[in-house]
Amino acid sequence: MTTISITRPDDWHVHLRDGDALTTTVKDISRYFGRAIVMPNLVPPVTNASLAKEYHQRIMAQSPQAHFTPLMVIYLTDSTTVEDIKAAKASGIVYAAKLYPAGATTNSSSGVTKIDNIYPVLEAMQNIGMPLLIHGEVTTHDIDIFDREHIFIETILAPLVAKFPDLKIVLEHITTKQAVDFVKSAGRNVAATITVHHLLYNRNDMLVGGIRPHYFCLPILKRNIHQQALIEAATSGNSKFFLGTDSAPHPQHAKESACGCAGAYTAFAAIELYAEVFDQENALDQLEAFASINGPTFYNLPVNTDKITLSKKSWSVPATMAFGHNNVVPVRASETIAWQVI
Ligand SMILES: NC(=O)N[C@@H](CC(=O)O)C(=O)O
Ligand SMILES: [Zn+2]
Ligand SMILES: [Zn+2]
Repeated sequence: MTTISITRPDDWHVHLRDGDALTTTVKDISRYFGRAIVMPNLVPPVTNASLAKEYHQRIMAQSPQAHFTPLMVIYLTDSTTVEDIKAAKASGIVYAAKLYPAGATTNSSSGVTKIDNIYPVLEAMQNIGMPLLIHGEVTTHDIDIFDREHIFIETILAPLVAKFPDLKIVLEHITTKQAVDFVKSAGRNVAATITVHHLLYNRNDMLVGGIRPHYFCLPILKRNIHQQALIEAATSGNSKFFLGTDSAPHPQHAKESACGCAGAYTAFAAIELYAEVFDQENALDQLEAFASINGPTFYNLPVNTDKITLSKKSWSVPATMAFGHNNVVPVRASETIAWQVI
């Protein structure tokens, strides 16, 4: 039986939700992850340091494992101020600010309507070294859903990087070859997270033989040439790419619906699924850099000092899992996962 030990990993993009859903999400994310960047797209969104502190307390009230620290994020709106950024930095619990183009994804209606509206805020973030996390998709109706990421890169991100050359930027949950190429060619201040579902699946998995709503997430799964580019980037050892699950649970009824929500639940077995991808690529020796080293290095945080061990031993994923007073259908429901954390 194959086993590997790696430095304790961190998740640089996760949705823990709120209320009784926290019972499930905090237990799952803290099982072996050391830290997690916690997305602020609650209803209402986490737009300032005091809301982030309250959310942090609700997470900690779930008694996560002692090795776990949630890293909070504030949600940028058209009315975020420079003072909000300074207060976030001073809070000691906020590590980044998130740009959701208004209407781009789940709970993004309070997002930024025009990037120029937040230039003073971005200037302040650049000065204090606070990373800007971006959901990188344009939102206008005329742009095809499969083109929304690469058109965002051309029309919004490239000019933004040129205007704020020292701003730390994480292009979140990248899904295209164009995103991989852009991040590779940009300066050291530009990095990207990659989800495990975008490494494991492409749009055929979602659409061939019937529509599978549990594979629907944003940015949407692309064709397999993009999947291959993501696999190559994640397993290459390039320090610009790191682990961000974008684990985004929704109740089963909200996914299996005439208008189903976007998001896939992976946090219950994230490193196990990433290990499958790296194993298939004969790149298990690169898993630690991607999962445990590149993220903290980009965020200027120390690398975790302890280790976790994975064993190549198949196990069965249940059809559903409890999610507050609802159920969630996880990725790989009723199928098997080849690795487990021991
Ligand atoms: N990724 C998703 O499909 N959904 C996320 C939002 C996001 O990260 O864009 C969610 O909050 O449900
Ligand atoms: Zn997003
Ligand atoms: Zn997300």
